[in-house]
Amino acid sequence: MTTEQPLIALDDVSKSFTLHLRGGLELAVVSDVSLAVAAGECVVLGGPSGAGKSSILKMIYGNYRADRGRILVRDGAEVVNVASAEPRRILALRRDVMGYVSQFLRVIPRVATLDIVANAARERGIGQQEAMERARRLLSLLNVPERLWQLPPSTFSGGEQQRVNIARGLAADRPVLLLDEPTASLDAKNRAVVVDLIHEKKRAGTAILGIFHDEDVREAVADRIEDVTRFASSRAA
Ligand SMILES: Nc1ncnc2c1ncn2[C@@H]1O[C@H](COP(=O)(O)OP(=O)(O)OP(=O)(O)O)[C@@H](O)[C@H]1O
Repeated sequence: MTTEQPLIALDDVSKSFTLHLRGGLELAVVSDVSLAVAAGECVVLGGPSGAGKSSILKMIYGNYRADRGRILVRDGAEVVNVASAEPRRILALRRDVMGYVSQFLRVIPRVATLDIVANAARERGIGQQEAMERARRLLSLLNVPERLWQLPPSTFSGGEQQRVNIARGLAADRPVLLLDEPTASLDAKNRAVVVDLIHEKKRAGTAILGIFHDEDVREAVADRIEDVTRFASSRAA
């Protein structure tokens, strides 16, 4: 598996923001980011707040546009450069290849929790029965009380919503997983569950790139920590 090409490869990627409300002021964030993540590997982005960790994940997912460089994501036999791909190609990558889990749950109102998680599995072609089984397993592992499963999560506590969000993000089997602080407001017990689930994904060959503020989680899941400060832009803002 290690001889294969990586599933994610960034090659000299740079990003700055132009602040139009501040007279076009340019805020340089990261320069020449080069890193790669192989199948079955979990690479963690480290560095202080504001270093550009989330911006890197958002560029890979196609939410932010890279100014320079290549963002290569492998889709089967094809390698797609997200930095220059058409929006339609990026949407197909999100459907088939890349999952993204942030710390916030955004869902369609009035859909029951169990269906939200099962529907996420169904998006990847998993049958209804198996999707429901996966949803039940993940929600119980993540200690979401069964009495809540038929309710929409809008009134759930912050931690409960985050656990539903993780269950939804992990329900499908996409080969690439981008995790943006998914454990931010979880207690130690649930953080440990997420660590186990990340190990399960790694064993299944998923390439994971993540940001974790909790040191215990970072240490438990990381094969490598990439300190983003080494990509700090030298240009002054
Ligand atoms: N959409 C945006 N418009 C303007 N500036 C932005 C935007 N997104 C991020 N930034 C700026 O880019 C810099 C890097 O932000 P980013 O969220 O990537 O950092 P981070 O390392 O993930 O921080 P944290 O650990 O606090 O989440 C910050 O100075 C931030 O203000």
